Amino acid sequence: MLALRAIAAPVQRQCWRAAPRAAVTLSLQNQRFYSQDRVAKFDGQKDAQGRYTVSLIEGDGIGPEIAVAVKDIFAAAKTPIAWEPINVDPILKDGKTAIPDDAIESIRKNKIALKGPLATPIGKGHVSLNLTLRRTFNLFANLRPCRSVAGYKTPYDNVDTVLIRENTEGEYSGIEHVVVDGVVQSIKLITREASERVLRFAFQHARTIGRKKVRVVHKATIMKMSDGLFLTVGNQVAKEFPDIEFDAELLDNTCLKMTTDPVPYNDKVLVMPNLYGDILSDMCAGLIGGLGLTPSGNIGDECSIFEAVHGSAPDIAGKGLANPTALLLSSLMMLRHMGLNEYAERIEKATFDTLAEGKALTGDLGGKAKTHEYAAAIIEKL
Ligand SMILES: NC(=O)C1=CN([C@@H]2O[C@H](COP(=O)(O)OP(=O)(O)OC[C@H]3O[C@@H](n4cnc5c(N)ncnc54)[C@H](O)[C@@H]3O)[C@@H](O)[C@H]2O)C=CC1
Ligand SMILES: O=C(O)CCC(=O)C(=O)O
Ligand SMILES: [Mg+2]
Repeated sequence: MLALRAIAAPVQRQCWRAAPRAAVTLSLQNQRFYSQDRVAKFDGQKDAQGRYTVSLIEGDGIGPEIAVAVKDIFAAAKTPIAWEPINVDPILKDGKTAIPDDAIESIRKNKIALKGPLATPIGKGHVSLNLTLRRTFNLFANLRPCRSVAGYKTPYDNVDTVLIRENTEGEYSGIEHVVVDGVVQSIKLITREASERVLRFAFQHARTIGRKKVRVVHKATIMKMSDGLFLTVGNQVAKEFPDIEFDAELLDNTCLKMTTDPVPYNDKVLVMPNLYGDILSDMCAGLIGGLGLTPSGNIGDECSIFEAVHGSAPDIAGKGLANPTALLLSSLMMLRHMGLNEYAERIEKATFDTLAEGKALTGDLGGKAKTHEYAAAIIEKL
């Protein structure tokens, strides 16, 4: 069941940014906590001290700053995790962008990784390492939940969307070529196999979190064959889950309706091809206060990699301004995936209490705190 935890005091939400924090009655009654359920099988091994080893990719831009915050908070909470830092600077293998063998070995061994953002050059340059990691480990589902933060006022109070993005193909297949000078083609690859496994994951996840509806978001009106196949497979997989309602919606309409009123999406799991999920998940982040707040998990059968929805934020990198909440919530999804729920709950409560209190918010949320000051405020509440 989706964990909607009620905490004693009544809710009073702060007015949009400008309201004086002192006037806010703190309350988390309506805070929607992230699911306590595991998202897939995890069978990593503990070491002699009872710790799991997690591969850590700190990433580019703000990555190292937010990774330090997560490591400090985990250490303060005495979380039984040993970090194994890995380097994923791209190498070329058979002329293609690849992840160094050591890094692949680490993730295969540990079956789990936490990842900071990795920047991708525009135009010429290496293929996205984010996509390369997802393809290398066959991380077929990208789970991106997005929930309003109690005490942080936005135009909508009760956003609670769950979006699942196909993570290995679609518009991100990277198959592009020049037909003749001035004419290029980019292939949107959709296969029955990849569609089926992500759609099945969506139905299973809906069951796990207690949602009764799965909706495919698509443009099969235009991409009749590719999105058409995704939708057809959706209809077929739906027959295996008679307890879950299934329907479909055109992507443009979804954007309109979600930004007009996101609440009708709170009882659904949305599942869609790669690019749509990429864009829609940033849009959802905008509904709750921005990319500093939204976590994600790249889920595979053998291993999983957890990361924020956001990128390397070059505009604020190196200034101590980044909000580490998105990576922190991703790390809590990771802990739950590993069955370390009690640690996740403790850190999550300290995080949401800190956000609701509003004394140590980072700049993206209208505050003045540096990344480490916000992390220290969470640690104080642990
Ligand atoms: N999964 C990944 O590693 C991703 C990597 N990228 C890469 O990141 C680079 C930068 O991409 P952008 O388009 O600038 O998107 P971005 O997500 O890095 O930043 C967009 C905006 O959100 C803000 N922002 C993002 N995360 C924040 C945080 N934690 N705290 C406060 N503000 C935050 C940034 O300052 C910026 O104004 C590109 O090279 C892109 O390819 C982009 C998205 C995901
Ligand atoms: O790999 C990239 O550069 C961008 C990936 C991205 O936007 C995402 O995963 O949401
Ligand atoms: Mg994106």
